[in-house]
Amino acid sequence: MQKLFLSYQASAPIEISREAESKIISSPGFLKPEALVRYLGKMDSITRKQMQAYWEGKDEVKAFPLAKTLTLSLACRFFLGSDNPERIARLVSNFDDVTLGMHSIPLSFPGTTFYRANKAAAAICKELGIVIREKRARMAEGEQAQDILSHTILATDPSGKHMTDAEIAGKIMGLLVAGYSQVATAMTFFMKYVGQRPDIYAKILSEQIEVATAKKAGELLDWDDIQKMKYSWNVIYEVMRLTPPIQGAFREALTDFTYAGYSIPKGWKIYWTVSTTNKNPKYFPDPEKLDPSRYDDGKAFPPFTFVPFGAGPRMCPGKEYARLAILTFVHNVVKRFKWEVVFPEEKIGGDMMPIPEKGLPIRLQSH
Ligand code: HEM
Repeated sequence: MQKLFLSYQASAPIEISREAESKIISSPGFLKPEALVRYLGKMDSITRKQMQAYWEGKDEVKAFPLAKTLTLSLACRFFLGSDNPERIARLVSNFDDVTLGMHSIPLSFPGTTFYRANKAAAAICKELGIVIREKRARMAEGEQAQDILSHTILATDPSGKHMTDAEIAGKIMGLLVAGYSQVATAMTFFMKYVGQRPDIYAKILSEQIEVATAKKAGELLDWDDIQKMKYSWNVIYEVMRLTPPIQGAFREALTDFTYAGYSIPKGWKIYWTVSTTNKNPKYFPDPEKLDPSRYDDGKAFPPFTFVPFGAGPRMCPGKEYARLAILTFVHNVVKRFKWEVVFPEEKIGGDMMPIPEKGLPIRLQSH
């Protein structure tokens, strides 16, 4: 298979690979704003509980593993309808191996990343098999379909056939992989960049305090609160522009075409990259600078120039879910703490996914 790496600006016809996950999550409208409004209070309460359990009272924490535990807990709650902490802990390490394996050379023998990923995927599918059986039993007793898993169990193909447990486990695993690590990466790099920019931290804090003071004691975040977090979201946009949680995706050329002097034959796989697209100095002057004012007053960029969530018909369907999860995290962390990054020069590893090698230790100072 031939591959070419390009920015997204290529305007040639490109075919879209079929991914069942996106159909599953879009069909019952789980990730549409109307449905997400209902999740928000629960998202806030899970985030608060995790802050109390793992962050409060500590002088130093590692942001990356804690962000992963949080995002997997949210994904398990909303996709599987499960809150079991032991199950979540077992899944975290396996998901990390799967995510690494997705971006590795597909050589499967003991010792390779791909081999570890296959073993981890089998372990996750086994665990999900138990979750599916438990869910089927509860549904048989009358539990309403409230999460993506129950809707997937009920879904049928055009001939009326239901999916097997193994098929459901495979699809839910794809969704969990898509929905968990990218959100955790964005949260982690928010901690990294903002921990080194007290000026930006001060502005976020003032926005979040304004949201918090307008609420009664103990009241959970709602949709209107999220809409007020404009500056915080602009900062997240910059964080994802500088360190994209996903580096890019493949498309397939439907016809022969020429781009920047290269001839691309029909059938070639094209890898378009988020980072080169989002650092084009034509649209992002001084592209390495973290500058949230680029998005002031809702400034929109021309199509296909700012693509942290992709673009076109295969744009990430989890964008709004990610926005809620990340802003809920920002609200909770900024309201409680000021922080310092312990190793400002910490190496960022990971070929296709940015991974802080020490887990991004940060020093916390409670307000
Ligand atoms: C900060 C968080 C996230 C980022 C930066 C991100 C980014 C992306 C990008 C760049 C793509 C490729 C889009 C394209 O090919 O044009 C994508 C696809 C996808 N994302 Fe996300 N994503 C995030 C969160 C999520 C979440 C929370 C979910 C699920 C709940 C999700 C589910 C998916 C799925 C299923 C696809 C494949 C869509 C398709 O091919 O039709 N993502 N995402």
